[in-house]
Amino acid sequence: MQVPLIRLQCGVNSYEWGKKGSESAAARFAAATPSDNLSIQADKPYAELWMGTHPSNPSKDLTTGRTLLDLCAENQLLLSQSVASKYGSKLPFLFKVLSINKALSIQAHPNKKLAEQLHARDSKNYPDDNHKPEMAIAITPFEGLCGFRPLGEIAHFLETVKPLRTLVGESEASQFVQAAKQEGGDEAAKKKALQTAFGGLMSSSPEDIDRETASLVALAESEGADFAAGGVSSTKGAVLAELVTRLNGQFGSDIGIFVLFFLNFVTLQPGEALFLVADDIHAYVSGDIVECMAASDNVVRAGLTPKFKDVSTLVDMLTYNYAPIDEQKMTPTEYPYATLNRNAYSSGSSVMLYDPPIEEFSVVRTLLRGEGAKATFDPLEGPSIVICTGGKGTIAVGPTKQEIQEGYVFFVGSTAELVLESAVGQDEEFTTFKAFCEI
Ligand SMILES: NNC(=O)[C@@H](O)[C@H](O)[C@H](O)COP(=O)(O)O
Ligand SMILES: [Zn+2]
Repeated sequence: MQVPLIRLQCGVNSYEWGKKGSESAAARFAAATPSDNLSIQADKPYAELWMGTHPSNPSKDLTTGRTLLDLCAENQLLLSQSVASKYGSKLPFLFKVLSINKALSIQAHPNKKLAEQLHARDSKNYPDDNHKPEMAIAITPFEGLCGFRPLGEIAHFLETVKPLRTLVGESEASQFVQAAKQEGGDEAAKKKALQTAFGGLMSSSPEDIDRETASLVALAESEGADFAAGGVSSTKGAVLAELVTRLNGQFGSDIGIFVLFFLNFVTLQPGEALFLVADDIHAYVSGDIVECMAASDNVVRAGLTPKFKDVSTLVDMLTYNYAPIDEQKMTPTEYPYATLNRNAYSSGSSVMLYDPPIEEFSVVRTLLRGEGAKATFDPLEGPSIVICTGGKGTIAVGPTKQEIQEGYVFFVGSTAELVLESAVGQDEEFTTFKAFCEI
């Protein structure tokens, strides 16, 4: 049986935080494939390119116009028997490109049990009964808020940023600082103190938020590098002052600006990645990323957004784990199931695996430098989606070979032997990302 290589036409979601017009990688990539209902408007935000079978925006076979969801339902072998019997006739993952012009919501994604409860209670705001662990890989330099800071850093801000302490509440703040400074001590008590302080902040009244936002922005603008007593080693005062004024410029008075002092501020260079388990609090701030997640669109939001917010659910659901940002970053490893040809080796090409500790997906980034660089992948017992994010070349499965260039997306059925070959100049790069599930 001929294993299919299907060119996909993928939809793009226009959330308010997306980059506008052709500045958006999501828009450019979507527009690379002929479509009768997509014309990029210069002043419209294009946030997310969706690649997969999620019913909210299912990708289509470019040739027939049929959805990938239908094709997988008709022929489970596209997914492999093992994947289909565990996850049903759909992809276990949702693959995206995000192009971020302004901050996403302060958010977390419910674990499986909570997702089922939220979906049963409110399927409009929680469309899936599935968890949504997610991984982000930077395509351009990226900024994000991700996971709670080490407690000592939060204590520092509660002692040096008066508007923050006012919103948290004096007793919650002093209890937290005392717990944070205790050497060793009871982990559960520390997490409880963190939840109490964070809950105090998130329950602030709109009037208090307005008043304290004005004070915070005035301090940030007047103190600059001395803001927050110069900040902490992971986030200096000048960086915090700039972020406060930037987020205020984007959202006006918003509780999310104060959450900045509770969450790690992380920057990723292209190729760097972070992984978020379910119930991890985060908010992406800027940059273009490839994102892969379990098949779900459940987002619990609490700030920095015009969308539906569910603050009490967010405060209750978080794990209150805290750690330095390096523990959230993911380190890619060389992918052992691909063979590079001589051109690829000599030009420093690479095939890197991003493999989070969950079953639904992994991602491989293939970077082929120069003419004729080639990577041959061992067959996978599972489905893949491949997107080209830069350069051009060819993609082949058995005797079927197609052109591929920036923005092109392909579905590769199970047990395919995939070959990628570069067609760029000597010092140029042909870059692809492949999301796959193999169990
Ligand atoms: N962290 N990234 C994600 O979870 C994306 O996959 C989500 O689709 C976006 O976060 C959605 O963000 P808004 O709800 O529009 O603020
Ligand atoms: Zn998220």
